[in-house]
Amino acid sequence: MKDVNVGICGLGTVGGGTFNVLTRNAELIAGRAGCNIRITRVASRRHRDDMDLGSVPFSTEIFDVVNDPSVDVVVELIGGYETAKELVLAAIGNGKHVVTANKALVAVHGNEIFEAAEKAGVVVAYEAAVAGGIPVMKAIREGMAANRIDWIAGIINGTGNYILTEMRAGRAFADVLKEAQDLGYAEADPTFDVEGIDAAHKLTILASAGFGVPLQFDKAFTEGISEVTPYDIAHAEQLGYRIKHLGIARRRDEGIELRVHPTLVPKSHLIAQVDGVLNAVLMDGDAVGQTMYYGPGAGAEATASAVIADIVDVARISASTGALRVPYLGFRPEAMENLDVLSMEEVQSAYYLRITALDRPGVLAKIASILSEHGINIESIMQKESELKDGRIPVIILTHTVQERQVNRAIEEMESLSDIDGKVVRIRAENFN
Ligand SMILES: NC(=O)C1=CN([C@@H]2O[C@H](COP(=O)(O)OP(=O)(O)OC[C@H]3O[C@@H](n4cnc5c(N)ncnc54)[C@H](O)[C@@H]3O)[C@@H](O)[C@H]2O)C=CC1
Ligand SMILES: N[C@@H](CC=O)C(=O)O
Ligand code: NA
Repeated sequence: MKDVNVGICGLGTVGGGTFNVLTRNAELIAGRAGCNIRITRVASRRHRDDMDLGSVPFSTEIFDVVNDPSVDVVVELIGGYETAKELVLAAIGNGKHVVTANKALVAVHGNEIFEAAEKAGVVVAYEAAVAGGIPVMKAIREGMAANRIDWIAGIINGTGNYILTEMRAGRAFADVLKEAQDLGYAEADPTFDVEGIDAAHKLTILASAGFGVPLQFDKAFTEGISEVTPYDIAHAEQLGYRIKHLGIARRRDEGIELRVHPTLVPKSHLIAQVDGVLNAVLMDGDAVGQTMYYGPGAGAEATASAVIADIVDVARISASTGALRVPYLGFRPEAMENLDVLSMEEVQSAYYLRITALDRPGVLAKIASILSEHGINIESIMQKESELKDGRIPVIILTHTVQERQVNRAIEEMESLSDIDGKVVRIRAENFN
């Protein structure tokens, strides 16, 4: 059996998991790949005392891996934008295949990297970059090839979902974030997780592969979970909804919606049951209907599972013809469309609104009249008499689906009323129709 030599750059959570699983399951993996996958180099800033690398040479210089002529596949697991880009382009320049788990890299520099790889006749594989261990890129690029995909919605950040799940059980945001960091789920800079940047990276990639549009991370709307309060989590539950942090991409005639934000989802929907570090991606294809992909979105060996699946794909190619099997974003470059990303004002959604009203006669009527003037139908309304405090009373409204522009104008008007105190809290809601 032929040998395919792999060099790992970055021996952190995912690098360590990849080394361990590749070593532990070497024989089984070789049986599937049809070649021996050998780790012949590892480079990372620091040696890990908790790992035994056996006879595999270790260095602190990642470019040693890229410049080693015996390495066939460079596995980029350092994270970040610029050095990772330099490393991957250098590997491509040296005729090596690349496997990466780096969604920031793919979402921001993917168009350039894929073009370089295409020219060089090598493969850049990135299954682990989206929804960790779930083989969702394989599903979307290969399994969904027959379909026009109309929308994709997913819980695509494990850390954020872990935090929201534990907050529902009464735990404090900061404690849970610390735990997610200790478990190796969070990004090096955890604001990427809590402010939705990481989810926006992944959504950008999913939308491109789903709709056949170039990667355009800079146009994604990004709102994280840092403003979600236990109060709104509890009240959404009372309305029959759960707050999840979703990435939503929808193809419309006018363009595409590309947005990441906390979202109310019906408690009865499967996606509402996805808790902890688990991720789920739901997509709607015109032929198959709705399908959902579920599993661990982060963690050492769960992510390594996706990294190694890519190594196996690439090794099969490396060991035989060198032909590229699947286009990078599922579509041939000449078949990609330049659909515009719509502004948030043009997005269509339902809304949960929490208004702090002064306890005066006629306030509810004024709120209802503003909503009606802006063409917003109310699905349900709750006035929390039991929470009347200092003459203020919370009013919680769930609307039907409307254009975000209408809701923005209605909120502006409500906030200008002397009967309304402070800002109106707004969380988008989805029923997946
Ligand atoms: N942790 C997880 O569950 C998941 C992580 N990812 C992605 O995988 C990649 C790696 O993530 P983790 O393993 O969690 O990060 P990590 O921080 O645990 O590991 C990165 C390793 O690379 C090394 N490194 C970084 N820059 C370097 C440089 N210039 N030279 C030498 N060594 C360098 C660091 O010292 C560290 O050991 C990131 O792109 C991340 O977004 C993707 C899916 C899940
Ligand atoms: N920090 C990310 C890791 C996987 O992509 C997450 O929490 O989902
Ligand atoms: Na994946």
